[in-house]
Amino acid sequence: MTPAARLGAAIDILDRVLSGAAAEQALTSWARASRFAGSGDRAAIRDHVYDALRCLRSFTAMAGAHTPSGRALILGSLRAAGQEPDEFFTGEAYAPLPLSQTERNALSVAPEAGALPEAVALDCPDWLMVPLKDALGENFTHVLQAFRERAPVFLRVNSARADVPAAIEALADDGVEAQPHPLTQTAIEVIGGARRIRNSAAYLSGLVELQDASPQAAVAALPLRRGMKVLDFCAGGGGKTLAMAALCDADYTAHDVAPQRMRDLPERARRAGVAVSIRNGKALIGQRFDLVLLDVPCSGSGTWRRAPDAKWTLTPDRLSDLVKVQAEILDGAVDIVAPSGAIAYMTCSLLDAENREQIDAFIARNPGWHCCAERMFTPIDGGDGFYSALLTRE
Ligand SMILES: C[S@@+](CC[C@H](N)C(=O)[O-])C[C@H]1O[C@@H](n2cnc3c(N)ncnc32)[C@H](O)[C@@H]1O
Repeated sequence: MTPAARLGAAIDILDRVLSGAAAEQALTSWARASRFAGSGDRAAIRDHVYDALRCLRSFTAMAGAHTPSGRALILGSLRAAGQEPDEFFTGEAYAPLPLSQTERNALSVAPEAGALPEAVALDCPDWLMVPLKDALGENFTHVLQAFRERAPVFLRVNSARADVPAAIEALADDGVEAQPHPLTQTAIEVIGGARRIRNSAAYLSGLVELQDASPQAAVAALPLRRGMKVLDFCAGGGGKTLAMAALCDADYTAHDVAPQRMRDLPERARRAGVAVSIRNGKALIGQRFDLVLLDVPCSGSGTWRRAPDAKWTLTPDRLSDLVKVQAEILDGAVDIVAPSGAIAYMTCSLLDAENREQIDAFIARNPGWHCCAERMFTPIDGGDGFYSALLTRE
């Protein structure tokens, strides 16, 4: 496909996303219906789509449009990159159709990047400006700028099976270039050949797992002790369970309200060479754990580089529903943690409502509990936005 035809495909896919399709789903269904596209085409189109979704407000404004559309986003992206739209919008060989007079008029009066209002320039929904400024303080602009860029790819070295130099060497054998990352000892950043990871022997044999650096650092800070009973209550695919199990030989149980989310966990644990028991809710009755990890459902506002559509679909109502569920999960954990045990609460959000305020409200509802450690990671640290708090009884 030509560069212009790739832009044409990105426009179609963006229009589907703007009509309500999830970005991943829209990309997959386009690829299935477009067998002529090679892997390089699919990767380039994917980059166009995600770049446009990260910068939805600014690109729309730079096209002079009032509402986003696939064409406006790609026109705005070309303008932001200093490229001439007429070179690509030719209508030839699957390229986007030439610009209409209306589009030309809109472009001619569209503001320069430097003249955009703050929320537009930072690609932030208006209603989230104040909550994010409150949470991020002086880092607000820097973090919001970071959310407009692609995320680095991180791997977690499975320390139960390999050390960092051995994992980096094994990846290099399959053309994946990686380097240690300072955020935590298990994290390596992929700096070349990221598309080869899933077929590499290091990945297939469980030496490395795909996991962002921030949750790795949060897991590394947990008070894990050999032989203790650990429950990952919102285990999902089991990323945190496996990260803990690689660090410490303890007794791990995984649970999720939607057990089908854990379906790959036994195979992933086998590949990683660690043991994990999977239990449903009834099996937890009467049990007590030394550490209960709550990696709760959240807005995902720390992961907007990877899942930018979430930035635009989050609403105040959805956020308040999430806050309620998080509070219920926290309160429920009190009954399954041992008297001298701890609750580790984690979100991939940067919003105080899901983080600090949630913990303060828990402590106010549950006298005797206190927060003994808390950390918020932002993309300035290298990984995604992530929050972690450790709660113990006095
Ligand atoms: C952030 S995801 C977990 C990701 C996972 N820990 C990982 O590292 O791959 C949140 C999980 O919480 C689960 N969940 C939602 N409500 C729950 C509840 N009331 N009790 C337990 N799990 C719940 C969801 O099904 C989802 O899998």
